[in-house]
Amino acid sequence: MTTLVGLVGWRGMVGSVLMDRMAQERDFDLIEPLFFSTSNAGGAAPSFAKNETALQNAFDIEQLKRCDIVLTCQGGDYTNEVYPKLRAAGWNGHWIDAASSLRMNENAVIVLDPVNMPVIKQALSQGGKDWIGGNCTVSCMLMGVGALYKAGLVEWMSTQTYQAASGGGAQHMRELLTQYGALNAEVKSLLDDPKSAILEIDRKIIAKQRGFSADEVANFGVPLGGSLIPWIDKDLGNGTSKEEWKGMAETNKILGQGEGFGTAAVPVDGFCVRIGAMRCHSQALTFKLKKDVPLADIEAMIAADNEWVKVVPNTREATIKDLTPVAATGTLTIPVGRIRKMAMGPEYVGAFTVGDQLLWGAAEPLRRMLRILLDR
Ligand SMILES: NC(=O)C1=CN([C@@H]2O[C@H](COP(=O)(O)OP(=O)(O)OC[C@H]3O[C@@H](n4cnc5c(N)ncnc54)[C@H](OP(=O)(O)O)[C@@H]3O)[C@@H](O)[C@H]2O)C=CC1
Ligand SMILES: N[C@@H](CC(=O)OP(=O)(O)O)C(=O)O
Repeated sequence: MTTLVGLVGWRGMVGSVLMDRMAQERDFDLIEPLFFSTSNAGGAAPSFAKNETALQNAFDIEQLKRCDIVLTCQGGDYTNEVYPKLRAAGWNGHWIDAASSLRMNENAVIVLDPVNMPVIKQALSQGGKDWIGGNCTVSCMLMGVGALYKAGLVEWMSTQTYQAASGGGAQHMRELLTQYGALNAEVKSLLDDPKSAILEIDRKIIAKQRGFSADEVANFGVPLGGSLIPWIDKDLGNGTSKEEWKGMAETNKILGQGEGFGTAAVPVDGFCVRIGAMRCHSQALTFKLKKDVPLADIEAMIAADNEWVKVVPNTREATIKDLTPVAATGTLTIPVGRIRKMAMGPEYVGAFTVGDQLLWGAAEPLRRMLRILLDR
């Protein structure tokens, strides 16, 4: 019998990327999709639908209970409302989720199979049913440098992130571009005149940024175009942002180590910064390794770890061509470059990595978890 897969959040930004990837990989050939909506129950399901062509109400527990697997990209509020009711109603299916709500639950696995297939298999053998996508920054980082963790080489890691507007959602991307447009318009005539004074342009730009209306900064709260925001997600009240906290908590949980696994966690810490990129998160990493490993060996380990990682030679030419959000956007490739020993000593290694936060950072690990369940 074909597996009935409930799809929730399929028309959102993450969901749309997921639908594209499922179509590319012909995942729909293997399932009977049942499309849900929080806003348009009874409307027409998208063209991927087969026998079930009407949208179901995403809050209808009876309809959700029919599904062998529910895959949701609808967001944390939806998960918090529906998941407990569905389980309380006796549903024993597989729940695959992009939202962070359930990530740290004891029974939930953070899925990133090229990195933690053993953890996924172990949970499957023990009857695991909750499969949650990781934080985009953490997933992209581990796709790039997971090899060093798998080899047990990392004593600690510090990460400084450069996170794209898309991490906040579609409205944040629109706001960024609107701000860029408003800034350009402010100085257009001066830009068109090659003899105009650059400091006059600069003065007008900062005045415009500081004078943005509440509407112009409705999503980020402050200007992002032509600036940056060194705080992402909630304030934990201890000097750390929630995004920064996820770095250590999720990295260790994905790898099946640390709290809950009875082993020591690898310390991971740093600063998470929003920048004016569209949908690729970048990060500068500093590792303290447990021993001095030759650079060539480190590069070889990283390159051999999975089929998506690509080591970029540490030259100016290769770096500016291949190690940028513009190069990585819309691809599954995870470039890792700037790999070098740091001045602090031979065990200190630096690297820089970039990843499309809607692909490896969100949709792709979920799609692959669906395939793991279907292929069993
Ligand atoms: N954005 C990101 O980078 C990441 C997001 N996530 C998780 O995924 C969740 C969803 O994120 P994201 O895809 O950005 O959210 P979106 O806001 O793009 O979509 C969420 C839902 O909003 C509804 N919606 C209302 N208006 C529109 C519209 N004009 N176009 C499309 N959908 C609309 C849809 O529900 P309906 O069809 O029922 O009306 C849709 O499923 C997040 O809450 C988060 O938990 C995880 C990792 C990264
Ligand atoms: N917080 C991330 C995006 C995201 O959705 O993260 P999480 O899945 O951990 O809530 C960002 O803003 O870039």
